[in-house]
Amino acid sequence: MSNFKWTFHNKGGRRYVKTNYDCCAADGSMRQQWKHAVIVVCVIFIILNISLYSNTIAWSDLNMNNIIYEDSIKFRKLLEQDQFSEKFHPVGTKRRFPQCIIFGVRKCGTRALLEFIGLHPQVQNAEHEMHFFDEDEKYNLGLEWYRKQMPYSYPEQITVEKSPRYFITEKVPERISIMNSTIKLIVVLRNPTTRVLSDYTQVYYNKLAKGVTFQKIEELVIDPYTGEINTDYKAVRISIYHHHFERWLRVFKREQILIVDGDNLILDPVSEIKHVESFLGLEHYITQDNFYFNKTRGFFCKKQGSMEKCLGATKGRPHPGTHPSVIRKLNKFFKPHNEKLFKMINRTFKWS
Ligand SMILES: Nc1ncnc2c1ncn2[C@@H]1O[C@H](COP(=O)(O)OS(=O)(=O)O)[C@@H](OP(=O)(O)O)[C@H]1O
Repeated sequence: MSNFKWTFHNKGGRRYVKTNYDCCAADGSMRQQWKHAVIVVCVIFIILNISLYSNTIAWSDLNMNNIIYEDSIKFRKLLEQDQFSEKFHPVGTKRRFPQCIIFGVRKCGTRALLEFIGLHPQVQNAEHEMHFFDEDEKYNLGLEWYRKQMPYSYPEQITVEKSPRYFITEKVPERISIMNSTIKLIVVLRNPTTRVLSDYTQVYYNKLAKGVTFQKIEELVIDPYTGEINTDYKAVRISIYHHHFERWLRVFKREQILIVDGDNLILDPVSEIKHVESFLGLEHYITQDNFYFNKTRGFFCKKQGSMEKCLGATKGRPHPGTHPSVIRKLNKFFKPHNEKLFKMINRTFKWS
């Protein structure tokens, strides 16, 4: 280094700076140092790239659950960017097909169930409803596409996805069975009359947000000509549970399907979650400490360490007032259908 010199000289009226770098080759020491530095930088660069591409960088401080439930919007966005998450995910995790699907029923508490079971460290939830088996455009993308929509999970974890419309869509049981005929399935059922009111409420608020006036529930539920229940109203048809359930039992064994009591899930989430843990073969982990009752919302919300989270504002909205005679008619209408379901599933509910 001591041989290194700066020299200034003029050429054509301009000042130039020159070093005696070349002359250092005379003893070779300077060039050797540069060479070593370049080689070291190249080696580090290559190792770094190999590590990134083979996902061997240990993000040991990033616990998988923290990533999924991390409330930081910035980080969530990064995770959602396929490119990013394909390269950066915790060591030993992969995207796997769901081993459990919550297949319905709409407005029976499917989101609450998914969020609550997701508190278990051995469960990874698909954040969004996939609608893979009920939407032909998605189904035609193939099973590999579906797998790639799943969250990263460790080998001992169970991936769960929920799409309530699976329950009522004809082709779905068969399609799921083609993927995995021994898959575990969960369905949440709620008093069918309450479900109709909840279904109506959802559409009512959607229309309200768009500034569209919506028919009164009585006008939809009651056939104006006969005065009887209008079975053309979709919300009513969905609540005739045995019609849909029958299709599932044609494809899957009864033992493969766990029925969660959606009414009890509201009142006592821990007891319902315990059934789910047993069904999935998981240790009992979720306790009363994972919940607190939010008086403003009128529902239980989840708690994990310092994180407290209620379901979104679209869950648990007050239902528009309905004339008691309509409720009575709905209860009467569903009674024989409920009886058929109870026989079919070998279980009863106090629904009317
Ligand atoms: N803990 C908690 N917090 C809020 N809401 C709860 C909870 N547990 C169950 N529920 C009930 O879930 C109902 C919505 O059901 P889904 O999640 O299946 O609806 S959806 O089909 O996904 O739109 C929703 O129905 P509505 O009350 O009619 O909004 C709730 O009653």
